[in-house]
Amino acid sequence: MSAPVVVSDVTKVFNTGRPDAVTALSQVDLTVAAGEFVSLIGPSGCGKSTLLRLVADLTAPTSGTVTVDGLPAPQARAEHRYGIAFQQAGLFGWRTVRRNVELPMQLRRMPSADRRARAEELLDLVGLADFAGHYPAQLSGGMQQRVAIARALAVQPPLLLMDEPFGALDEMTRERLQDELLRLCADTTVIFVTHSITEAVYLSDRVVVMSPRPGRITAEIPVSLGVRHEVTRQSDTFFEYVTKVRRALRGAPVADAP
Ligand SMILES: Nc1ncnc2c1ncn2[C@@H]1O[C@H](COP(=O)(O)OP(=O)(O)OP(=O)(O)O)[C@@H](O)[C@H]1O
Repeated sequence: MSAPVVVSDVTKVFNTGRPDAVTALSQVDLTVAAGEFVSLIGPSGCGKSTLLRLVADLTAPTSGTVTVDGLPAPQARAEHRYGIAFQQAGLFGWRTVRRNVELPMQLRRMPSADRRARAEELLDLVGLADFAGHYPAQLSGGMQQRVAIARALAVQPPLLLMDEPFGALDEMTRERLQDELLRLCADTTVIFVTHSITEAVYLSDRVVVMSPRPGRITAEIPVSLGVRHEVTRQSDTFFEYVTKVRRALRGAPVADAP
């Protein structure tokens, strides 16, 4: 099950009417199809996180609308249609790693034996099986991020929102988790914020390029690389897409797909 997202003519102004007002997003339209994997990429401050937070209903648009699975974002949020993994891991310090991963399952009233088994499976997947009984403060930043990823995947949400979830990871772990993410999210709608061009190309069905002040979408690059595996990262077509995204980030017009 996956949920489409429609962002329609959205403008977001912070501190409206004050001298420090910031137009973070201006007239943004973005449609993400059910099951599509879309990455947002752009220079720091272009509004990627703001766009993701609007979809997550963590902030409201100044004008325009956001729907998830046809529902206004606040209603979709109330119905727990999201899985969220943001850059700051957002773990609960008083809960063990396992109990953090179990939380979304608990909210859905999953029986405790099932949620414990699922949490262990996910912690194994992110390489933290031995840390289930630890508290977040006892883990490194990258380990905390992996717990947040396991938690986001716990209930196979129809929509997964990820804001630089792999930012603090070493390259090998990062590549392994990219592959796992694709495997686990084959049928999930994903909106993924990253600063890495190669990561965006490897993961996405479409890369959305943004420009700053005010944040706008300046290019959308569909990526067709088929099923990803190790050789994909070394293929000529992969590098052609990387070049294309890099050019779009520099403001060059986007030509047809390679
Ligand atoms: N709560 C807030 N109050 C005021 N301004 C904000 C707030 N959140 C974001 N902004 C401003 O909105 C703009 C977009 O910020 P946002 O965090 O969305 O950018 P970003 O593209 O995600 O950046 P980065 O890549 O550095 O994470 C920035 O100019 C930022 O200063």
